[in-house]
Amino acid sequence: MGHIEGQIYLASPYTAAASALTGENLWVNVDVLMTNDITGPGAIGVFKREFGENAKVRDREKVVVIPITTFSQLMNAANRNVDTLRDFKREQNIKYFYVTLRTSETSRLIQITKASATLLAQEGHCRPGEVLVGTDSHTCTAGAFGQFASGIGNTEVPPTIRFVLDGEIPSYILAKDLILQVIGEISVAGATYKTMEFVGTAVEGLTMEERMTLCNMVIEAGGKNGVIPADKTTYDYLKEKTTVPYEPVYSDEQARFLAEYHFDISKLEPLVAKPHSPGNRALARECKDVKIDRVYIGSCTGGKTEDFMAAAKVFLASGKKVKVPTFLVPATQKVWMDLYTIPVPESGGKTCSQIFEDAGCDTPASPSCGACMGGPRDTHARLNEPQVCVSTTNRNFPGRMGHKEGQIYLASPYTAAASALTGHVTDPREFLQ
Ligand SMILES: CC(C)[C@H](C(=O)O)[C@@H](O)C(=O)O
Repeated sequence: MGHIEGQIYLASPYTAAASALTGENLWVNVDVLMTNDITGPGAIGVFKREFGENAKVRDREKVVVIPITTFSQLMNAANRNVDTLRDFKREQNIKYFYVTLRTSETSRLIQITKASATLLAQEGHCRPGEVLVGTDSHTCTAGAFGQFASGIGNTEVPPTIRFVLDGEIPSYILAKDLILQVIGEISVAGATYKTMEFVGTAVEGLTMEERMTLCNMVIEAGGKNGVIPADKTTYDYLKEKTTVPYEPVYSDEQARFLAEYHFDISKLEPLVAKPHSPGNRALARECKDVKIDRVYIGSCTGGKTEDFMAAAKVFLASGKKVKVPTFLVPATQKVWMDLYTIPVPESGGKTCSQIFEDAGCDTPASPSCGACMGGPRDTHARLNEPQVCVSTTNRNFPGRMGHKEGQIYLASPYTAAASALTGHVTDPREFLQ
């Protein structure tokens, strides 16, 4: 990362050059480069090896460094990765380094981390028409802004598959259901190395956070990136986030698509992805006999403010208590604060945290990527036993959240909350009308 002239970066016909043909190699200016504490130290090593110990990043304002893992008492190596990032930040005078410190119960200083894909949007680094590369496969989340955003490493213009999602979105359906529907349709390899473009009236009606959920999981279909054309919803969101000028780009009349899929979203039912693949789609109601041990609401996919608001809505509507431990891991510090400050609509002024407490959920944890990726054994809410978990995260491969015999059902925050209330995989229509 850093020295962009050393490599050929991806561009899409969407963002880089209207005349580009799929399969062509292009040189493009990268607008934002992001790295984290899992893959960053390796990338920094390559940077130094290839460009020399004293090499400088080309533009200190374009590099964004985001530690994402929770502090571990058990694995010092994991904590040291953040030190490597901090050294690099100091040495290169990097402008954007998102870590805050707090004192733990044992009086040690620990780092407050966050899910990088969510933080990028929150801090205004996702802008239409720009190119973002990151050392995190879920960098693709930023496609929600009409940005070409991809995990780094490939060199050609990918062909585009277009997904037309039309129809009124039912009140019990969330963007997570939409992307599970798409991946279930095309499989986890269905968009390998392709751009996935989402259009249609259902997409136009989504909030920015919901658009982020849709683009976030294109990587689970093998996609190189996902993209949603920027519109008024995008511009309104960006008004408060950035003063950097941007120029949106759109597929034009000449754009050619490898394939086009159409879905009538008004008929969609709440979905899950059963173990052990995000493509293992099933109707939530078909899994009602699956007994579960816990629920996890968190990650860049399902740990945003609106995800928690959605879960709170289900708890509020039911007036019941959860039957299984229900863990809450906000994606960022701002999300964590929102849980304690923003009133949930039609709740008489209650915040999410109050509703979660009334429902008997676990207290919201410090923000991070948390147990979405398993992590060291002391990671909050990690599956340390072969348990069954309904989760708002993105991957349910064996061992993904810790124990290799754990079973993960990927679901929307509505379905996750409904399942917490019954102790079984549950269609949220049981509580929402
Ligand atoms: C944190 C990052 C290195 C990782 C990835 O790139 O796959 C993440 O996005 C994931 O979900 O596993």
